[in-house]
Amino acid sequence: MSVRSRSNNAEDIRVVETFTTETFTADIYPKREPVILRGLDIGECLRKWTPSYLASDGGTQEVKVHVSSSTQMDFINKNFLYRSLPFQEFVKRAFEDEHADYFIDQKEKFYLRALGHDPRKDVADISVQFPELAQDLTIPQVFEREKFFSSVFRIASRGVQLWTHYDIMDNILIQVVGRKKVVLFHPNDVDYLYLNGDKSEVLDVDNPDLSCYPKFIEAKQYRGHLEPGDILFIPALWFHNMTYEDAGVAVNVFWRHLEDKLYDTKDPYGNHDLLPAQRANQIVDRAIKALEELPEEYQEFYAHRLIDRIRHTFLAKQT
Ligand SMILES: O=C(O)CCC(=O)C(=O)O
Ligand SMILES: [Fe+2]
Repeated sequence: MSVRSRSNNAEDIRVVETFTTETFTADIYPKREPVILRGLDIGECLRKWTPSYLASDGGTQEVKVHVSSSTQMDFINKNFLYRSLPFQEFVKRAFEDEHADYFIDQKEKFYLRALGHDPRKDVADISVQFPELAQDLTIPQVFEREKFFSSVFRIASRGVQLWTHYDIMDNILIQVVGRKKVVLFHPNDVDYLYLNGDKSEVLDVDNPDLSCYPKFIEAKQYRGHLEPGDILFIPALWFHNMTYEDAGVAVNVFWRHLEDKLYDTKDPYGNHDLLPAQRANQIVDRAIKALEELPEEYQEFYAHRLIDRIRHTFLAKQT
């Protein structure tokens, strides 16, 4: 197993400026690595989506947003509140650095991940929830239409850093307003990321606390900057961490690239593990219960043997 040193532990995400659907399908997509697609036509939104236009065209519907006094929102320790605001009021606040009306303090930060009308059942789809604004956005055809799953508005205040997480679907993140710093990690670096569910405990990827997270240094960072108009292809399972260098607006589009039967149908966010992975997890729960019936020295012995079987079957390629 190669242990990576700090010096070769970061790489720039490839930027592709001469995009055609054919090259995407033939050369880019099969590699399953992130790329930044630059210079594509994403529609009128690039010119039109000023805060005041968004506020007037996005309407008065209520949106549920994250509010925090910290730029580094922490999903595990929940250092934010959920609050509802009319969309136009939310946009106004997301684009100002100091607020006259506030929930926590004058400099609080906002983050919106748009939801479906009924968040328990409906997926987010900007053409349904924000039909006027959706007309301004052209989603590049990098996947077959029937594979479409959801399109999600992402709007945040300047400085917000979104926790590192993975999603289970292929995804394009279309950056419309503001610049964004993106740091991605390969799925096979999962052991270095200190996961809690689908999220990493390491919030500050630039200055990680290595006394708590010593293995984080082994995780290779794929780094990039998105400008308005850029599209980041995030293959399923690639971890991503986003920092809003400016107040920003993006739309990401998830699609199902695998057989339908693998996906959990009760998953409006599109982030439940694939059904066989869920089943495997439940079986591990049962295996742990079974091992607990043994005396301690046997528990440890059989734990090693089970881990070894799994390692041999699936991880032999990496060692
Ligand atoms: O840019 C963001 O706010 C987060 C994007 C994200 O997590 C995604 O596209 O899956
Ligand atoms: Fe994501």
